[in-house]
Amino acid sequence: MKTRNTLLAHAKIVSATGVMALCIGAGALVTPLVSQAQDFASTQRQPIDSVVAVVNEGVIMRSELDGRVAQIQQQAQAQGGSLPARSALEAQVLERMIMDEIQMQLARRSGYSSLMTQNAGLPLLITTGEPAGVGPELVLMLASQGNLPEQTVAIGDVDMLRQRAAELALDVTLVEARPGEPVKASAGKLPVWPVALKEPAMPGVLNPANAEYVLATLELAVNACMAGQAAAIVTAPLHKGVIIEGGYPDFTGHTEWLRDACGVDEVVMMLATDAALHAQAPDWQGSGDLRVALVTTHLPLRHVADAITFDRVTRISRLLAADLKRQFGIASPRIAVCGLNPHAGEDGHLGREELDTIIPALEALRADGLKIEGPLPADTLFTPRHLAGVDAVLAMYHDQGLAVLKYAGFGQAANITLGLPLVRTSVDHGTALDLAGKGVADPGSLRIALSLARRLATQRANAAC
Ligand SMILES: NC(=O)C1=CN([C@@H]2O[C@H](COP(=O)(O)OP(=O)(O)OC[C@H]3O[C@@H](n4cnc5c(N)ncnc54)[C@H](O)[C@@H]3O)[C@@H](O)[C@H]2O)C=CC1
Ligand SMILES: NCC(=O)COP(=O)(O)O
Repeated sequence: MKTRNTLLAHAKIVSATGVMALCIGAGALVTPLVSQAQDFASTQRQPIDSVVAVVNEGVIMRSELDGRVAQIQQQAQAQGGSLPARSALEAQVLERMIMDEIQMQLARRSGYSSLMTQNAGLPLLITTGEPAGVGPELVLMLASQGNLPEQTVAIGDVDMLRQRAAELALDVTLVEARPGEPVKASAGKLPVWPVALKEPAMPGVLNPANAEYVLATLELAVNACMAGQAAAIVTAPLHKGVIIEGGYPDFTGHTEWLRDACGVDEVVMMLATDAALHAQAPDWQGSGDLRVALVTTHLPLRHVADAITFDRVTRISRLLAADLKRQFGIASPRIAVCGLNPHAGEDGHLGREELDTIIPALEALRADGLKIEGPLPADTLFTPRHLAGVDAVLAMYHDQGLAVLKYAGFGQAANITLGLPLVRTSVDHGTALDLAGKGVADPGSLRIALSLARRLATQRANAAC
């Protein structure tokens, strides 16, 4: 599969009406289009628009580039940030647009060619999560709208799902199935692998007795994936507190539970909004692509600083770089790393973690060839100039990274666990107990998580071929 670097290696620079245009693997295609624009100019006719880059079978128009540059300038102005000179900014933005176009083309190709990949025919599993939360109804909503991929199976209590569908007047027929049996979801039809609740569930009312049930749905999904009976797992939200109260005091979330269930030493939590995903969500209103990974996940804030060690920063960074390559096809990912303290520690005056731990860790990573920048002050790292060309941001703790990510695209982002031997994606939100049972929660993130899971499973299968 072609990746960022192999594609960019074929980049050719041409001059098109004073704008740098990159043509990727399609030099022959660009010439007539550019000269057509120049012909227009030479005969005094005003071109309505012009092509600034040809990306395989796609093109990027001058108006699109101008629009994106204007958007970034507006954002920078609103945030009081500075930007490089217009020509440098255009070049950066154009490269980013080319990468987005390549990703979308790859995603489209992966989608279309999925029948030819190893996981063709294998279902995507959705664990329906906390039965008192919004997870069950979001799955039912997508099923009733016909917005689930064909080979999708939900895992959960069939009576609870049936009752929730009836309460919300969602027209869905549940079809019980077993691992290994062929399944076909369609508008109004949802295959389910059954797992029985311990006690009846009421929307909005947590019951620790059902903690075991929630974990049983996960266990079934992991076993099926590991046995080659499923392509990927997509998790609806669970409630960490009620799992802990239900007898699992060390439980910190799906991410670490999956790490242990799969027998790996380390995983990384990354949330992403992504151009290729936005293409599948026509109502996308967010402000741009962003991938944010975390050095620490669900820790009380007072424990965070102690958890930022040289070993942890280097292990998480290496795993992030490796999985951006393996799962996202980015050959040489660029990672920007946040500092922990205000102003990245202000040379040690506002905390020593940068000097003592993060800087030495990043130097070691750079010496190993990783493209890694920082530590940068976290408040300004998330601005267009610093994000340009960055493939992922590594934040030191949960709210440092996820507050920004959710501001950029809540409801249109997905959570991905990196470092697992299987593909796992999830929604960008929690159990939303305040909305449960009302049928008003937004299923956007679940759609994104499903699309991404299929894409990642295909990418992995293709990479393994
Ligand atoms: N993937 C997972 O399993 C996740 C689980 N959680 C867990 O969920 C529980 C509740 O966490 P909170 O921090 O309260 O976050 P939350 O995401 O459940 O709720 C925060 C706010 O977002 C709103 N919201 C959430 N999902 C929405 C949707 N689909 N459509 C519209 N509005 C939505 C809620 O109504 C609420 O106002 C906790 O136990 C937390 O650990 C949180 C995030 C992810
Ligand atoms: N804030 C993200 C979150 O809570 C998801 O955690 P996990 O259950 O996916 O580990």
